[in-house]
Formats: sequence, structure tokens, C-alpha cells
Amino acid sequence: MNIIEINGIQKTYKRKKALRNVTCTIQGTFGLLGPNGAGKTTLMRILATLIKPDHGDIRFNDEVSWENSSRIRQMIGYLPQHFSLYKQATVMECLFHLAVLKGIPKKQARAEIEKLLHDVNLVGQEKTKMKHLSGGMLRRIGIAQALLGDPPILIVDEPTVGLDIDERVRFRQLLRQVGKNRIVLISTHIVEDVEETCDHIGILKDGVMLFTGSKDELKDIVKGKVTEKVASYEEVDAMRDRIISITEQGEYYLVRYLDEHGIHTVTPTIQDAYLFLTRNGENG
Ligand SMILES: Nc1ncnc2c1ncn2[C@@H]1O[C@H](COP(=O)(O)OP(=O)(O)OP(=O)(O)O)[C@@H](O)[C@H]1O
Repeated sequence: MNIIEINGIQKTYKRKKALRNVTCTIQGTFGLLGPNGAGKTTLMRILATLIKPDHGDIRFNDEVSWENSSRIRQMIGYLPQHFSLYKQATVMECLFHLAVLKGIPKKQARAEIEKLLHDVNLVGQEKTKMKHLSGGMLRRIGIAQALLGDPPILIVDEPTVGLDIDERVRFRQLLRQVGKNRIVLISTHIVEDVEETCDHIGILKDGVMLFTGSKDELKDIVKGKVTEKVASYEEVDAMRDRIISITEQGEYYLVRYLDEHGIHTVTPTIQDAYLFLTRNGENG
């Protein structure tokens, strides 16, 4: 099984510490979840070999060092947060150009692009100009270009930002499907992205990796610590630092909140655990 081992990565911009001694293992479909400014894009860009860390090392399958960037680049497909290329070109022209840049022989490129367009459900759009694609279609073309050359690692930064609900659902399904036979690393601040797409989760805040593990392991952290009750406006106000969600019920509110000593606890979700960790720091 493919595996990326990240060991003691640090990165500072001027005086801002963006990553502090990040150590973790990435395999399967891995969702990197964190609030704005957590350091997600910095870690993605380091993994995509676009920037270098100040300290630490990364290895792929225990053999290839990330310092061998030309070898690593051949193994990575990368979809940055803002992907929009060659607006005047057609889908086929754009993908063909990128395939040639990736070193795919011209004779093979067309057949590979046709297969990828099938995989991302965009058959029939070969002649559509890039500027006429919807946000969701553009993200799917982004995945197709990242998969040119069939890399064993796919890195996707903030995959569903700017997509409508339908497109989000379809895009998450696509990521699941392409993650069947490669590492897919997704960075996001949207809990549903990792919930529906990833088997493994990492939670990053202020440059510190607070958690890595499975979805069940994450939920276990808040087992017995999530409660629901009907409360008045005054009660809601008093507990506002611990609230996860509020639903209006006539004059009252159904409040879901974190309570270490809760009596009537409910089954925790990934969102509960994420809020617990990012509000409280390491291990709560
Ligand atoms: N080129 C840069 N120069 C200076 N500071 C930077 C630079 N890039 C990022 N930072 C800072 O480093 C920290 C981490 O940024 P990063 O973009 O990696 O976080 P993020 O989790 O991806 O956040 P977002 O979701 O908002 O993009 C932030 O405080 C950011 O302001």
C-alpha cells in the first residue's frame, strides 16, 4: 500500500510559524481539516514540491525522498485551490497541452484524455471552451489534468469551495472513486468534505497537527461529551462558547453543546470532535 511519511516539518514565513513540527502518515483517502490560517495550503504546497520546508523530511513508500523533487513531481497530481487555465482553449486543447508538458507522448495523450473525461463524467465536452465551463465542470477538468500520467498521489486543495450543493456531492463522489487505487489528500475547512470522502483524517490548527486517525477514532475523542437540551435565549447566551448547533423551537432553542460532564449525552459526530479539538487544543 502507498504511504507518505511526514517527519518533523517546520515552515516559517518571516516571523509567522505556519507549520510546527508536523509529523504524520498519509495513506488512502486522507482529509486535512483545519480552520483558516491553520497551515493546510502550506503543507499541500510543500507536498506538491512548490515550496521547501525549513526542517523535516518526507518520504514516499519508505524509499523516495521528497528532496528528489523531479521524481516526486512525476508521482503527484495536484489541483490547487484556484484552477483556471487557457480560458480561450477548448477542453481537449487544454488537456492535450498539459499532457505534453507532463511528458506523455502525443500518440498516447488523446486516448488517455478521452479515458479521463469519461472518468470525470465530461464526455462530449471536448470542444467546449474552458471559459464556458461551470465551476463544478472546471473542478472536474482540474481532477482530469491532475490524473494525467496516472500518478499514485493526488493532492486537492479546498476541493468544493465555490461549488453548489449538487456539484459538491458529485465532486466528493468523484474523489472517492479516484481514491480507490491511489493516495488522495484533500485539504478543507468543510467537515462534510472529509466525512463523505475520506477514511483517514488529520486536524491542523495554528500549524500544529492535533489529531490523525480514522473517523471512528476521531469521534471517540468526544464520546460522552456532547449533550442536547431545549434552552431559553438567556441560557443559550450563557453557554455560547460550547455550542455546536442551534435549532429554533418556537420560543426556545434545541441546543447541541460540548459538556465534559454531560448526563444526557448523544452520539458524537465528526463536527463535534472537530470543534472540541480546535477550541480546546491537543487532546481537548
Ligand atoms: N507567503 C506567505 N507570507 C507570509 N505569511 C504567509 C504566507 N503564506 C501563508 N502565510 C501565513 O501562514 C499561515 C498559514 O497559511 P496557510 O495558507 O497555509 O493556511 P490555510 O490553513 O491554508 O488557510 P486558508 O484556509 O485560509 O487558506 C497563515 O497565518 C498565513 O497568513
